[in-house]
Amino acid sequence: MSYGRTFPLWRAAAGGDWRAYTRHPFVAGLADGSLPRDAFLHYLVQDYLFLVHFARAWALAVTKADTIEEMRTCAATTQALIDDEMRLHVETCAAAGIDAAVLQAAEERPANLAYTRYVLDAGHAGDFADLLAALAPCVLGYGEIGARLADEATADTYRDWIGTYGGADYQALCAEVGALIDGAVARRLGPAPEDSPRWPGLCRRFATATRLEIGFWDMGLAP
Ligand SMILES: Cc1ncc(CO)c(N)n1
Repeated sequence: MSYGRTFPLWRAAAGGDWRAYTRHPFVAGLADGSLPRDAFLHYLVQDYLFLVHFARAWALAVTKADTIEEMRTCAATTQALIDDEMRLHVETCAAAGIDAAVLQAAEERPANLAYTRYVLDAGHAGDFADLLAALAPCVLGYGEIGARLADEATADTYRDWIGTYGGADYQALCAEVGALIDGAVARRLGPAPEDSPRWPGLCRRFATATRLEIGFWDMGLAP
């Protein structure tokens, strides 16, 4: 799974942290069904709150975009988060007796707070490329995990989660975001982005967000 040409370069620059994120014990527990249900529901409530702020960050990207095409992809991603991805959270939680009001009133864990506000700040302090570098590990990491688990999962306990991220709609979104990143980086850093003085900073943003993803899974295992 590559999702464009920039993503594999950023992923490689994140080194072992990428593997620690995408092969986290929480992910292994989704794949073989061994993840305790209370940990999963706790994670899902936190992830609902995460997605609220994540959608805000994609909406910020609309305001940071330079072209109509960039705006369109960011607006479509914001909508997909709110209308498609969050459905998994709302419906799974409702089936477990956690209604929308409880979801919305839940308190954010520090690991959650740190991650979403880091992404938002990347957008506020930086430009469109900075924001995309901070958003990329979330969108594309879950795409990579979902695609792998759709192939490898040995239990169907968490099939709804795996189906959401491994499914055609989410995978198409990842391809679109990968292309958005390639275009945005070429437009702002030039035809050889790796040689731009901005490149290390973007790699750093991606790597920081990757570490925050590891922290999010860790948080998920501690209901
Ligand atoms: C923590 C986290 N990262 C990425 C995604 C994918 O959108 C998600 N739902 N939650």
